[in-house]
Amino acid sequence: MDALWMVLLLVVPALLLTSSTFVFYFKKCFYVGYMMILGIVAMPLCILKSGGRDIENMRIIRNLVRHVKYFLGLRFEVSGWEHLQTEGPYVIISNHQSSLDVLGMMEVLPDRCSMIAKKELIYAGTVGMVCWLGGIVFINRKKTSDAKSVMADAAKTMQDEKIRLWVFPEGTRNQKGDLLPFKKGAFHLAVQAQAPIIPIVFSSYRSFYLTKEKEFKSGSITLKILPKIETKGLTTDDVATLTDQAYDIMRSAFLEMSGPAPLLSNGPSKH
Ligand SMILES: CCCCC/C=C\C/C=C\CCCCCCCC(=O)SCCNC(=O)CCNC(=O)[C@H](O)C(C)(C)COP(=O)(O)OP(=O)(O)OC[C@H]1O[C@@H](n2cnc3c(N)ncnc32)[C@H](O)[C@@H]1OP(=O)(O)O
Ligand SMILES: CCCCCCCC/C=C\CCCCCCCC(=O)OC[C@@H](O)COP(=O)(O)O
Repeated sequence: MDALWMVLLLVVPALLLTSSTFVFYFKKCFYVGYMMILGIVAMPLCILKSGGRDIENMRIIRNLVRHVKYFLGLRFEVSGWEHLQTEGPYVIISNHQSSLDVLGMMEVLPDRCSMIAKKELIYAGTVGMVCWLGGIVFINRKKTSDAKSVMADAAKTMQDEKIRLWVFPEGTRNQKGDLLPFKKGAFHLAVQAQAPIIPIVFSSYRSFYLTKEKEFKSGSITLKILPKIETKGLTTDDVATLTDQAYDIMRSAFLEMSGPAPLLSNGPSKH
């Protein structure tokens, strides 16, 4: 009987830990569960500090989230810090590979900076509530006219309250080894707010995180903060060119940092 318990208590966990599929699901569940728990901690702190929804709550969220990388075996290396030393409002744009991007965002998140996110995120339990408390701007991606009007209001708030917003111009998560064509909302936002755009490129996760293959190993991520792109004096007519300019700069940096994309059936296209 004792021997049977020994097998159950030692051998079975040891076998499970050597299974990469088990480690993948374990780390994913841990990440979601732990973020939900951090959400429970963050909610009262945010309410006590600011009394409700306030961009200043992002400082609390940033401080609470920054240690999570250690549990998942992730390391971040950041270059180009000097490009974030910009006064006043700006729009940060970055590529979007996974919900793990939140950990990288919290490594570099400047003060008075929140995000644009899909409206469904508000229903993600305590994480959703914390996103609301942190001043995240929720958009309905299925209704462009609604999203445009929410973003126009956000542009005004950026100017009036001197805030920064982080947008994922790909509009969805993408692990294809190349950037998706950019949506235009981030660029309209920057032009409407007459605020510069600061691109940040996350290196590819494919050396340690593969969703199809169910692999989640330890790994290192490089975040490259690129020089700002000015928008002063630009108008709606310049948005398409601005979008192409940002896409080209970020794609070159992404491919340089991550190696060439794996072969795609049709190759990337711009818009
Ligand atoms: C301690 C606590 C722990 C717990 C909590 C932990 C962490 C919490 C904190 C932080 C977590 C935050 C995580 C946030 C991540 C969220 C990530 C996302 O949700 S990504 C998905 C949502 N984001 C986006 O979709 C942004 C990008 N999309 C766009 O910008 C789109 O353009 C759009 C506005 C949604 C519209 O979509 P559409 O498909 O119609 O896109 P097009 O770009 O093709 O546009 C069509 C047409 O409209 C014109 N257009 C677009 N936007 C505007 C605008 N703002 N104003 C005017 N016109 C606009 C565009 O030019 C096109 O017209 P045309 O072709 O003639 O040029
Ligand atoms: C309706 C639920 C929305 C999903 C959120 C699941 C809850 C995850 C819980 C903890 C993870 C911690 C931080 C979560 C923030 C991640 C936000 C995110 O990455 O959303 C995905 C969105 O960018 C694009 O969505 P799609 O790729 O188009 O789909």
